[in-house]
Amino acid sequence: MLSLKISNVSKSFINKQGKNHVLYNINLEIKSGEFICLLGPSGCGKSTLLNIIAGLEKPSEGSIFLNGTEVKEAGPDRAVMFQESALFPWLKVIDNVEFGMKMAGIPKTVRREKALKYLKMVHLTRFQNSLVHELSGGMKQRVALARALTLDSEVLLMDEPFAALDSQTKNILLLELQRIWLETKKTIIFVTHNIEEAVLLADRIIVMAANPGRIKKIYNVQLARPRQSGSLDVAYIVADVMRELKEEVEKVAKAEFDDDWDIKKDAVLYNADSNLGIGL
Ligand SMILES: Nc1ncnc2c1ncn2[C@@H]1O[C@H](COP(=O)(O)OP(=O)(O)OP(=O)(O)O)[C@@H](O)[C@H]1O
Repeated sequence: MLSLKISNVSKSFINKQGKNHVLYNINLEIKSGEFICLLGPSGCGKSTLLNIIAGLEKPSEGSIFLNGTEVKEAGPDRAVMFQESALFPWLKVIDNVEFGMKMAGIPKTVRREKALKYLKMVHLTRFQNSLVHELSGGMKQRVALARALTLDSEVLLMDEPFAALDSQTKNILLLELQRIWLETKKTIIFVTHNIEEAVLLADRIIVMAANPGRIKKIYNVQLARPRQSGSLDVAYIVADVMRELKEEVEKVAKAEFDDDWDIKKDAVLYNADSNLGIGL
């Protein structure tokens, strides 16, 4: 059984204006097999927290404990997937999926078998010999997901992996990810500023507030899966979270725009795809 504990984590960066307190005293225990969404407006430190869990950034204070051991660096027990697929465009799909395993010295036959298993899981077997530049954005993210899955890590860390996709492709991948999570029983931490995305995916939504980034509220989402974008039960919870976040979203919008900019009543909140903090 996996245990992942975020203990008193704070993070600040030094910039020209002085110290930028990005995260303040984050505490969270994540259960084995849980689907966690980190939700919050732009700049509240979601990516920074994910990078600290990944071991790509160091906390200024506090620690991450994975199965009782303090995380000091990146490791194969935590696969990471970013907004951009970061695939090698000159390699075939199958070679991209095998790349991490090749670096880890896994023999050819074993890695081929595993690569094919996960390409099947993301429904891309037919494209195994295609070059990455021939694929659409959604297909690239599925290749990146297959590559991340080959690591067999207990934890999968995902930083807005579908944010750059059109909404139809995104909806398909949101369904696919729910299926893959149910099949693989991984512990997933998924960063998003999109409320509906969080409601569709999460067991628990960790709502973060900005300046400094901190946990504002935790929602348990107990809807049955698969959850469908636009369905009534999902929309109900989305509206509830939106009400909760109204103040936060407006605070960020005010900080990011000139003083003469006027927030039209509720315009920030009730946009069609329930995004927070971008496209304002
Ligand atoms: N390496 C870094 N050096 C200096 N400042 C940084 C660094 N990484 C992040 N920051 C700052 O930390 C703050 C939080 O950034 P972060 O990317 O974690 O937020 P976020 O909630 O993921 O936002 P977004 O949704 O816009 O990606 C921002 O003010 C950012 O400028």
